[in-house]
Amino acid sequence: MMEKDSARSLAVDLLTEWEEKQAYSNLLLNQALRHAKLSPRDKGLVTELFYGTIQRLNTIDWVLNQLVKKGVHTLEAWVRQVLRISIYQLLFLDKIPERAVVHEAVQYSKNRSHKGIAGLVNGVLRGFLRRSEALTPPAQPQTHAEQSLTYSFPKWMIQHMEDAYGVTETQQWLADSLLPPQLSVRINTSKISRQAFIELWNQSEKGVARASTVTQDGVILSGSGNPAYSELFEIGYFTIQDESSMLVGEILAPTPDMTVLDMCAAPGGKATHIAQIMENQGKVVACDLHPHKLALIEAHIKRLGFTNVRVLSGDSRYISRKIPNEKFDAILLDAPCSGLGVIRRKPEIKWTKKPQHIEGLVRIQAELLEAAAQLLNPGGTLVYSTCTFEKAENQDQVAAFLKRHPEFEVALEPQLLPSEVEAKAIFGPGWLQILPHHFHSDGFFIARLHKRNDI
Ligand SMILES: C[S@@+](CC[C@H](N)C(=O)[O-])C[C@H]1O[C@@H](n2cnc3c(N)ncnc32)[C@H](O)[C@@H]1O
Repeated sequence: MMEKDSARSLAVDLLTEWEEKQAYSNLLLNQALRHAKLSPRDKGLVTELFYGTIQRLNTIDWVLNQLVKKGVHTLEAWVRQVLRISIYQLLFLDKIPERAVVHEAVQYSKNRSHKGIAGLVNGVLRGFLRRSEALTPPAQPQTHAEQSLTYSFPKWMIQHMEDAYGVTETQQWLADSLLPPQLSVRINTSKISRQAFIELWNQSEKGVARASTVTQDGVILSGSGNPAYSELFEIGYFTIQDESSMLVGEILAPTPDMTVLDMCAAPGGKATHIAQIMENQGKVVACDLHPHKLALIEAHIKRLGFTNVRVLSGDSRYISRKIPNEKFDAILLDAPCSGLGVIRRKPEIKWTKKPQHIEGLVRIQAELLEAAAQLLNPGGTLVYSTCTFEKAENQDQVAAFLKRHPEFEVALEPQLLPSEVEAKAIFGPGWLQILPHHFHSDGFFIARLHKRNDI
Protein backbone atom coordinates (compact mmCIF):
# COMPACT_ATOMS: atom_id res chain seq x y z
CA MET A 1 0.00 0.00 0.00
CA MET A 2 2.75 2.35 1.04
CA GLU A 3 4.72 1.56 -2.13
CA LYS A 4 1.69 2.02 -4.34
CA ASP A 5 1.08 5.37 -2.67
CA SER A 6 4.59 6.50 -3.49
CA ALA A 7 4.22 5.29 -7.07
CA ARG A 8 1.01 7.29 -7.41
CA SER A 9 2.52 10.27 -5.67
CA LEU A 10 5.52 10.21 -8.00
CA ALA A 11 3.26 9.98 -11.05
CA VAL A 12 1.26 13.00 -9.80
CA ASP A 13 4.44 15.02 -9.14
CA LEU A 14 5.91 14.11 -12.52
CA LEU A 15 2.76 15.08 -14.37
CA THR A 16 2.65 18.39 -12.49
CA GLU A 17 6.27 19.13 -13.35
CA TRP A 18 5.75 18.06 -16.95
CA GLU A 19 2.78 20.38 -17.30
CA GLU A 20 4.43 23.33 -15.57
CA LYS A 21 7.79 23.17 -17.30
CA GLN A 22 6.72 21.72 -20.64
CA ALA A 23 9.60 19.27 -20.02
CA TYR A 24 10.48 16.24 -22.17
CA SER A 25 8.53 13.34 -20.70
CA ASN A 26 11.24 10.70 -21.25
CA LEU A 27 14.01 12.76 -19.63
CA LEU A 28 11.81 13.61 -16.66
CA LEU A 29 10.72 10.02 -16.12
CA ASN A 30 14.18 8.47 -16.54
CA GLN A 31 15.73 10.90 -14.11
CA ALA A 32 13.00 10.37 -11.51
CA LEU A 33 13.09 6.57 -11.77
CA ARG A 34 16.86 6.48 -11.44
CA HIS A 35 16.59 8.06 -7.98
CA ALA A 36 13.28 6.56 -6.84
CA LYS A 37 13.35 3.90 -4.13
CA LEU A 38 10.61 1.83 -5.71
CA SER A 39 10.31 -1.84 -6.65
CA PRO A 40 10.62 -2.62 -10.40
CA ARG A 41 6.87 -3.29 -10.37
CA ASP A 42 6.07 0.12 -8.95
CA LYS A 43 8.47 1.75 -11.40
CA GLY A 44 6.41 0.04 -14.08
CA LEU A 45 3.23 1.49 -12.54
CA VAL A 46 4.68 5.02 -12.49
CA THR A 47 5.70 4.66 -16.15
CA GLU A 48 2.28 3.38 -17.11
CA LEU A 49 0.41 6.14 -15.26
CA PHE A 50 2.71 8.92 -16.46
CA TYR A 51 3.00 8.01 -20.15
CA GLY A 52 -0.53 6.65 -20.34
CA THR A 53 -2.03 9.86 -18.97
CA ILE A 54 -0.04 12.05 -21.37
CA GLN A 55 -0.83 9.72 -24.26
CA ARG A 56 -4.61 9.93 -23.54
CA LEU A 57 -4.73 13.51 -22.29
CA ASN A 58 -7.44 14.95 -24.51
CA THR A 59 -9.74 11.98 -23.94
CA ILE A 60 -9.24 12.18 -20.17
CA ASP A 61 -9.82 15.94 -20.10
CA TRP A 62 -12.92 15.55 -22.28
CA VAL A 63 -14.32 13.24 -19.57
CA LEU A 64 -13.26 15.47 -16.70
CA ASN A 65 -14.63 18.61 -18.27
CA GLN A 66 -18.07 17.01 -18.15
CA LEU A 67 -17.66 16.25 -14.46
CA VAL A 68 -15.85 19.31 -13.08
CA LYS A 69 -18.19 22.29 -13.19
CA LYS A 70 -15.68 25.00 -14.05
CA GLY A 71 -13.45 22.74 -16.10
CA VAL A 72 -10.40 20.66 -15.25
CA HIS A 73 -8.00 23.54 -15.88
CA THR A 74 -9.40 25.54 -12.98
CA LEU A 75 -8.29 22.93 -10.44
CA GLU A 76 -5.09 23.02 -8.44
CA ALA A 77 -2.38 21.31 -10.51
CA TRP A 78 -1.88 18.23 -8.31
CA VAL A 79 -5.64 17.66 -7.97
CA ARG A 80 -5.96 17.77 -11.76
CA GLN A 81 -3.25 15.12 -12.03
CA VAL A 82 -4.85 12.87 -9.38
CA LEU A 83 -8.11 13.00 -11.31
CA ARG A 84 -6.32 12.42 -14.62
CA ILE A 85 -4.44 9.31 -13.51
CA SER A 86 -7.61 7.97 -11.88
CA ILE A 87 -9.71 8.46 -15.03
CA TYR A 88 -6.87 6.92 -17.04
CA GLN A 89 -7.04 3.82 -14.85
CA LEU A 90 -10.84 3.66 -14.88
CA LEU A 91 -11.11 4.09 -18.66
CA PHE A 92 -8.10 2.19 -19.96
CA LEU A 93 -6.65 -0.20 -17.36
CA ASP A 94 -8.31 -3.23 -15.90
CA LYS A 95 -5.50 -4.19 -13.51
CA ILE A 96 -6.90 -2.28 -10.54
CA PRO A 97 -10.58 -2.67 -9.49
CA GLU A 98 -12.67 0.48 -9.91
CA ARG A 99 -13.47 0.84 -6.22
CA ALA A 100 -9.79 0.59 -5.35
CA VAL A 101 -8.92 3.34 -7.86
CA VAL A 102 -11.45 5.71 -6.29
CA HIS A 103 -10.52 4.75 -2.73
CA GLU A 104 -6.81 5.26 -3.32
CA ALA A 105 -7.31 8.63 -5.04
CA VAL A 106 -9.50 9.84 -2.16
CA GLN A 107 -7.06 8.62 0.51
CA TYR A 108 -4.14 10.20 -1.33
CA SER A 109 -5.98 13.54 -1.53
CA LYS A 110 -6.92 13.37 2.15
CA ASN A 111 -3.29 12.76 3.13
CA ARG A 112 -2.03 15.54 0.92
CA SER A 113 -4.62 18.18 1.66
CA HIS A 114 -7.93 18.34 3.46
CA LYS A 115 -11.34 16.72 3.44
CA GLY A 116 -12.80 19.25 1.00
CA ILE A 117 -10.44 18.25 -1.81
CA ALA A 118 -10.89 14.56 -1.01
CA GLY A 119 -14.67 15.10 -1.25
CA LEU A 120 -14.31 16.74 -4.64
CA VAL A 121 -12.13 13.89 -5.93
CA ASN A 122 -14.62 11.36 -4.58
CA GLY A 123 -17.56 13.18 -6.17
CA VAL A 124 -15.94 13.47 -9.60
CA LEU A 125 -14.80 9.84 -9.74
CA ARG A 126 -18.11 8.46 -8.48
CA GLY A 127 -19.83 10.70 -11.02
CA PHE A 128 -17.75 9.04 -13.70
CA LEU A 129 -18.66 5.54 -12.51
CA ARG A 130 -22.36 6.43 -12.58
CA ARG A 131 -22.18 7.77 -16.14
CA SER A 132 -19.27 5.76 -17.49
CA GLU A 133 -21.10 4.54 -20.59
CA ALA A 134 -21.97 8.05 -21.75
CA LEU A 135 -18.44 9.20 -20.89
CA THR A 136 -16.61 6.56 -22.92
CA PRO A 137 -15.39 7.61 -26.40
CA PRO A 138 -16.97 5.82 -29.37
CA ALA A 139 -15.56 2.34 -30.09
CA GLN A 140 -16.02 2.78 -33.85
CA PRO A 141 -15.14 6.43 -34.48
CA GLN A 142 -16.26 7.79 -37.84
CA THR A 143 -15.42 11.49 -38.03
CA HIS A 144 -12.08 13.15 -37.29
CA ALA A 145 -13.59 14.60 -34.12
CA GLU A 146 -14.53 11.09 -32.93
CA GLN A 147 -11.17 9.66 -33.95
CA SER A 148 -9.47 12.46 -32.08
CA LEU A 149 -11.35 11.45 -28.93
CA THR A 150 -11.00 7.70 -29.23
CA TYR A 151 -7.32 7.66 -30.17
CA SER A 152 -6.32 10.86 -28.38
CA PHE A 153 -4.81 12.82 -31.25
CA PRO A 154 -5.23 16.44 -32.27
CA LYS A 155 -7.54 16.66 -35.27
CA TRP A 156 -4.94 18.46 -37.39
CA MET A 157 -2.49 15.54 -37.15
CA ILE A 158 -5.16 13.09 -38.27
CA GLN A 159 -5.99 15.42 -41.15
CA HIS A 160 -2.33 15.74 -42.21
CA MET A 161 -1.79 11.96 -42.14
CA GLU A 162 -4.98 11.41 -44.15
CA ASP A 163 -4.11 14.10 -46.71
CA ALA A 164 -0.69 12.56 -47.27
CA TYR A 165 -1.39 8.81 -47.05
CA GLY A 166 -5.16 8.25 -47.24
CA VAL A 167 -7.86 6.82 -45.03
CA THR A 168 -6.63 3.22 -44.68
CA GLU A 169 -3.08 4.08 -43.59
CA THR A 170 -4.55 6.65 -41.18
CA GLN A 171 -6.86 4.12 -39.56
CA GLN A 172 -4.03 1.60 -39.19
CA TRP A 173 -1.74 4.26 -37.76
CA LEU A 174 -4.32 5.40 -35.20
CA ALA A 175 -5.07 1.85 -34.05
CA ASP A 176 -1.36 1.03 -33.70
CA SER A 177 -0.42 4.30 -32.04
CA LEU A 178 -1.68 3.38 -28.60
CA LEU A 179 0.10 0.04 -28.33
CA PRO A 180 3.28 0.14 -26.24
CA PRO A 181 6.49 0.72 -28.20
CA GLN A 182 8.68 -2.18 -29.17
CA LEU A 183 12.14 -2.26 -27.61
CA SER A 184 14.92 -2.56 -30.14
CA VAL A 185 18.68 -2.39 -29.75
CA ARG A 186 21.55 -2.10 -32.21
CA ILE A 187 24.30 -4.63 -31.77
CA ASN A 188 27.81 -3.22 -31.72
CA THR A 189 29.18 -5.62 -34.30
CA SER A 190 32.69 -4.34 -33.65
CA LYS A 191 32.45 -6.24 -30.34
CA ILE A 192 30.04 -9.12 -30.95
CA SER A 193 28.03 -10.58 -33.84
CA ARG A 194 24.25 -10.24 -33.80
CA GLN A 195 23.76 -14.02 -33.55
CA ALA A 196 26.27 -14.39 -30.71
CA PHE A 197 24.56 -11.54 -28.85
CA ILE A 198 21.13 -13.12 -29.23
CA GLU A 199 22.42 -16.41 -27.84
CA LEU A 200 24.18 -14.66 -24.98
CA TRP A 201 21.14 -12.57 -24.09
CA ASN A 202 18.77 -15.50 -24.22
CA GLN A 203 21.05 -17.52 -21.94
CA SER A 204 22.01 -14.86 -19.47
CA GLU A 205 19.19 -12.35 -19.16
CA LYS A 206 15.52 -12.45 -18.41
CA GLY A 207 13.45 -11.92 -21.54
CA VAL A 208 13.82 -12.86 -25.14
CA ALA A 209 15.97 -11.45 -27.95
CA ARG A 210 15.22 -11.99 -31.65
CA ALA A 211 16.78 -10.66 -34.84
CA SER A 212 15.10 -7.68 -36.51
CA THR A 213 13.84 -8.31 -40.03
CA VAL A 214 14.01 -4.59 -40.79
CA THR A 215 17.71 -3.93 -40.20
CA GLN A 216 20.95 -5.90 -40.24
CA ASP A 217 22.21 -4.97 -36.79
CA GLY A 218 18.90 -4.73 -34.95
CA VAL A 219 17.57 -7.01 -32.23
CA ILE A 220 14.12 -6.88 -30.66
CA LEU A 221 13.97 -7.46 -26.92
CA SER A 222 10.85 -8.44 -25.05
CA GLY A 223 10.19 -8.87 -21.33
CA SER A 224 13.64 -7.56 -20.53
CA GLY A 225 13.07 -4.51 -18.32
CA ASN A 226 15.35 -1.60 -19.09
CA PRO A 227 18.34 -3.07 -20.98
CA ALA A 228 20.41 0.05 -20.20
CA TYR A 229 20.84 -1.39 -16.69
CA SER A 230 22.43 -4.60 -17.99
CA GLU A 231 26.10 -5.47 -17.89
CA LEU A 232 26.14 -6.15 -21.63
CA PHE A 233 25.09 -2.54 -22.17
CA GLU A 234 27.84 -1.29 -19.85
CA ILE A 235 30.50 -3.12 -21.81
CA GLY A 236 29.26 -1.68 -25.08
CA TYR A 237 27.74 -4.74 -26.74
CA PHE A 238 24.70 -2.76 -27.85
CA THR A 239 22.98 0.56 -27.86
CA ILE A 240 19.28 1.34 -27.66
CA GLN A 241 17.97 2.51 -31.02
CA ASP A 242 14.74 2.24 -32.93
CA GLU A 243 14.64 -0.12 -35.92
CA SER A 244 13.71 2.55 -38.49
CA SER A 245 16.40 4.83 -37.15
CA MET A 246 18.99 2.09 -37.79
CA LEU A 247 17.99 2.04 -41.44
CA VAL A 248 19.36 5.58 -41.84
CA GLY A 249 23.00 4.51 -41.36
CA GLU A 250 22.47 1.43 -43.49
CA ILE A 251 21.06 3.54 -46.32
CA LEU A 252 23.93 6.04 -46.09
CA ALA A 253 26.22 2.96 -46.39
CA PRO A 254 29.56 4.70 -45.75
CA THR A 255 32.77 2.75 -46.43
CA PRO A 256 35.87 2.61 -44.17
CA ASP A 257 37.89 4.92 -46.42
CA MET A 258 35.44 7.83 -46.23
CA THR A 259 35.25 11.14 -44.41
CA VAL A 260 31.66 11.52 -43.23
CA LEU A 261 29.77 14.42 -41.66
CA ASP A 262 26.80 13.94 -39.34
CA MET A 263 25.35 17.46 -39.24
CA CYS A 264 22.83 16.98 -36.41
CA ALA A 265 24.40 14.28 -34.34
CA ALA A 266 23.26 14.40 -30.70
CA PRO A 267 22.76 12.14 -28.83
CA GLY A 268 24.85 10.14 -31.27
CA GLY A 269 22.74 7.12 -32.19
CA LYS A 270 23.34 7.41 -35.92
CA ALA A 271 26.89 8.85 -35.66
CA THR A 272 28.02 5.77 -33.73
CA HIS A 273 26.20 3.53 -36.19
CA ILE A 274 28.09 5.22 -39.03
CA ALA A 275 31.37 4.71 -37.11
CA GLN A 276 30.45 1.06 -36.71
CA ILE A 277 29.58 0.52 -40.37
CA MET A 278 32.95 2.11 -41.22
CA GLU A 279 34.61 -0.50 -38.98
CA ASN A 280 36.13 2.20 -36.77
CA GLN A 281 38.17 3.49 -39.74
CA GLY A 282 38.01 6.64 -41.87
CA LYS A 283 36.69 9.77 -40.17
CA VAL A 284 33.30 10.78 -38.82
CA VAL A 285 32.68 14.40 -37.81
CA ALA A 286 29.67 14.55 -35.48
CA CYS A 287 28.32 18.07 -35.09
CA ASP A 288 25.47 19.42 -32.99
CA LEU A 289 24.18 22.88 -32.24
CA HIS A 290 23.93 22.45 -28.48
CA PRO A 291 27.28 22.20 -26.66
CA HIS A 292 25.65 20.50 -23.65
CA LYS A 293 24.56 17.62 -25.89
CA LEU A 294 28.10 16.82 -26.99
CA ALA A 295 28.72 14.92 -23.75
CA LEU A 296 25.93 12.54 -24.78
CA ILE A 297 27.67 11.79 -28.08
CA GLU A 298 31.02 11.40 -26.34
CA ALA A 299 29.60 9.00 -23.74
CA HIS A 300 28.10 6.94 -26.56
CA ILE A 301 31.39 6.81 -28.46
CA LYS A 302 33.39 5.89 -25.35
CA ARG A 303 31.09 3.11 -24.20
CA LEU A 304 30.93 1.58 -27.67
CA GLY A 305 34.71 1.95 -28.13
CA PHE A 306 35.01 3.96 -31.36
CA THR A 307 38.02 6.12 -32.11
CA ASN A 308 37.08 7.39 -35.57
CA VAL A 309 34.59 10.07 -34.44
CA ARG A 310 35.40 13.73 -33.82
CA VAL A 311 32.77 15.74 -32.00
CA LEU A 312 32.12 19.37 -32.85
CA SER A 313 29.66 21.94 -31.54
CA GLY A 314 28.13 24.63 -33.69
CA ASP A 315 25.37 25.52 -36.07
CA SER A 316 25.83 23.20 -39.04
CA ARG A 317 24.42 25.85 -41.36
CA TYR A 318 27.69 27.74 -40.83
CA ILE A 319 30.01 24.87 -39.93
CA SER A 320 32.38 25.59 -42.81
CA ARG A 321 33.53 28.62 -40.77
CA LYS A 322 34.78 26.19 -38.12
CA ILE A 323 36.26 23.64 -40.48
CA PRO A 324 37.24 25.63 -43.59
CA ASN A 325 38.50 23.59 -46.55
CA GLU A 326 36.97 20.36 -45.18
CA LYS A 327 34.72 18.46 -47.60
CA PHE A 328 32.99 15.14 -47.11
CA ASP A 329 32.39 11.96 -49.08
CA ALA A 330 29.09 11.35 -47.36
CA ILE A 331 26.81 13.54 -45.27
CA LEU A 332 23.95 12.65 -42.98
CA LEU A 333 21.43 15.37 -42.25
CA ASP A 334 19.15 13.88 -39.60
CA ALA A 335 17.29 17.11 -39.30
CA PRO A 336 15.42 18.76 -36.42
CA CYS A 337 11.77 18.06 -37.24
CA SER A 338 8.23 17.96 -35.89
CA GLY A 339 8.79 14.40 -34.56
CA LEU A 340 5.30 13.14 -35.43
CA GLY A 341 6.76 9.68 -36.07
CA VAL A 342 7.97 9.19 -32.49
CA ILE A 343 4.77 10.07 -30.65
CA ARG A 344 4.46 6.57 -29.25
CA ARG A 345 7.66 7.17 -27.25
CA LYS A 346 7.28 10.91 -26.74
CA PRO A 347 3.52 11.34 -26.35
CA GLU A 348 3.71 15.02 -25.37
CA ILE A 349 4.48 15.82 -29.01
CA LYS A 350 0.75 15.41 -29.62
CA TRP A 351 -0.02 18.38 -27.42
CA THR A 352 3.08 20.57 -27.80
CA LYS A 353 3.51 20.58 -31.59
CA LYS A 354 1.24 22.86 -33.58
CA PRO A 355 0.84 23.15 -37.36
CA GLN A 356 2.35 26.64 -37.23
CA HIS A 357 5.67 25.17 -35.96
CA ILE A 358 6.18 23.33 -39.23
CA GLU A 359 6.95 26.37 -41.35
CA GLY A 360 9.93 27.36 -39.18
CA LEU A 361 11.27 23.79 -39.20
CA VAL A 362 11.00 23.61 -42.99
CA ARG A 363 13.07 26.78 -43.27
CA ILE A 364 15.87 25.51 -41.00
CA GLN A 365 15.90 22.13 -42.74
CA ALA A 366 16.23 23.85 -46.13
CA GLU A 367 19.11 25.98 -44.83
CA LEU A 368 20.85 22.88 -43.45
CA LEU A 369 20.37 21.18 -46.82
CA GLU A 370 21.99 24.16 -48.55
CA ALA A 371 25.03 23.83 -46.26
CA ALA A 372 25.16 20.08 -46.95
CA ALA A 373 25.18 20.72 -50.71
CA GLN A 374 28.27 22.92 -50.31
CA LEU A 375 30.10 20.56 -47.93
CA LEU A 376 29.72 17.41 -50.04
CA ASN A 377 32.39 16.30 -52.50
CA PRO A 378 31.27 15.69 -56.09
CA GLY A 379 30.40 12.00 -56.33
CA GLY A 380 29.36 12.04 -52.66
CA THR A 381 26.18 10.80 -50.99
CA LEU A 382 23.71 12.90 -49.01
CA VAL A 383 21.13 11.27 -46.77
CA TYR A 384 18.37 13.49 -45.44
CA SER A 385 16.20 11.98 -42.71
CA THR A 386 13.47 13.02 -40.29
CA CYS A 387 11.34 11.21 -37.72
CA THR A 388 8.10 12.69 -38.97
CA PHE A 389 5.46 11.97 -41.61
CA GLU A 390 4.87 15.64 -42.38
CA LYS A 391 5.04 16.05 -46.16
CA ALA A 392 6.32 19.63 -46.08
CA GLU A 393 9.38 18.50 -44.10
CA ASN A 394 9.92 15.38 -46.21
CA GLN A 395 8.85 14.83 -49.80
CA ASP A 396 8.24 18.52 -50.53
CA GLN A 397 11.54 19.47 -48.91
CA VAL A 398 13.51 17.01 -51.04
CA ALA A 399 11.68 17.92 -54.23
CA ALA A 400 12.42 21.63 -53.66
CA PHE A 401 16.09 20.85 -52.96
CA LEU A 402 16.42 18.82 -56.17
CA LYS A 403 14.87 21.69 -58.11
CA ARG A 404 17.40 24.15 -56.66
CA HIS A 405 20.30 21.73 -57.18
CA PRO A 406 20.51 20.10 -60.59
CA GLU A 407 23.92 18.73 -59.56
CA PHE A 408 22.06 16.26 -57.30
CA GLU A 409 20.17 13.15 -58.42
CA VAL A 410 18.12 10.57 -56.55
CA ALA A 411 20.07 7.49 -55.44
CA LEU A 412 17.90 5.12 -53.44
CA GLU A 413 17.67 1.51 -54.52
CA PRO A 414 14.70 -0.11 -52.74
CA GLN A 415 15.71 -3.58 -53.93
CA LEU A 416 18.87 -3.33 -51.80
CA LEU A 417 16.78 -2.92 -48.64
CA PRO A 418 15.48 -5.84 -46.55
CA SER A 419 12.50 -7.39 -48.34
CA GLU A 420 10.13 -6.49 -45.51
CA VAL A 421 11.04 -2.82 -45.90
CA GLU A 422 10.66 -2.98 -49.65
CA ALA A 423 7.23 -4.57 -49.21
CA LYS A 424 5.76 -2.31 -46.52
CA ALA A 425 7.35 1.15 -46.68
CA ILE A 426 6.13 3.89 -49.04
CA PHE A 427 8.61 4.80 -51.79
CA GLY A 428 9.04 7.82 -54.04
CA PRO A 429 11.85 9.30 -56.12
CA GLY A 430 14.94 8.92 -53.94
CA TRP A 431 13.06 8.46 -50.66
CA LEU A 432 11.16 6.09 -48.45
CA GLN A 433 8.64 6.86 -45.75
CA ILE A 434 8.11 4.41 -42.92
CA LEU A 435 4.90 5.06 -41.00
CA PRO A 436 4.85 3.99 -37.33
CA HIS A 437 2.44 1.09 -37.93
CA HIS A 438 4.45 -0.47 -40.77
CA PHE A 439 6.86 -2.17 -38.35
CA HIS A 440 5.45 -0.99 -35.05
CA SER A 441 8.53 1.24 -34.88
CA ASP A 442 9.22 4.97 -35.13
CA GLY A 443 8.06 6.69 -38.30
CA PHE A 444 11.00 7.80 -40.45
CA PHE A 445 11.56 9.54 -43.74
CA ILE A 446 14.87 8.80 -45.47
CA ALA A 447 16.04 10.30 -48.76
CA ARG A 448 19.28 9.32 -50.48
CA LEU A 449 20.81 11.70 -53.01
CA HIS A 450 23.99 11.65 -55.06
CA LYS A 451 26.08 14.67 -56.06
CA ARG A 452 27.10 14.28 -59.66
CA ASN A 453 30.69 14.52 -60.83
CA ASP A 454 29.85 15.98 -64.22
CA ILE A 455 28.15 19.30 -63.42
C1 LIG B 1 16.76 14.43 -34.74
S1 LIG B 1 17.94 14.99 -33.62
C2 LIG B 1 19.37 14.10 -34.11
C3 LIG B 1 19.44 12.69 -33.61
C4 LIG B 1 20.77 12.06 -33.88
N1 LIG B 1 21.09 12.11 -35.30
C5 LIG B 1 20.83 10.63 -33.42
O1 LIG B 1 20.65 9.71 -34.21
O2 LIG B 1 21.08 10.40 -32.23
C6 LIG B 1 18.27 16.58 -34.24
C7 LIG B 1 19.46 17.26 -33.60
O3 LIG B 1 19.73 18.42 -34.36
C8 LIG B 1 20.32 19.38 -33.53
N2 LIG B 1 20.25 20.68 -34.26
C9 LIG B 1 19.19 21.48 -34.44
N3 LIG B 1 19.52 22.53 -35.21
C10 LIG B 1 20.83 22.38 -35.54
C11 LIG B 1 21.75 23.14 -36.31
N4 LIG B 1 21.37 24.27 -36.90
N5 LIG B 1 23.01 22.69 -36.43
C12 LIG B 1 23.39 21.55 -35.82
N6 LIG B 1 22.57 20.79 -35.08
C13 LIG B 1 21.30 21.20 -34.93
C14 LIG B 1 19.53 19.26 -32.26
O4 LIG B 1 20.29 19.73 -31.16
C15 LIG B 1 19.28 17.75 -32.17
O5 LIG B 1 20.20 17.14 -31.33
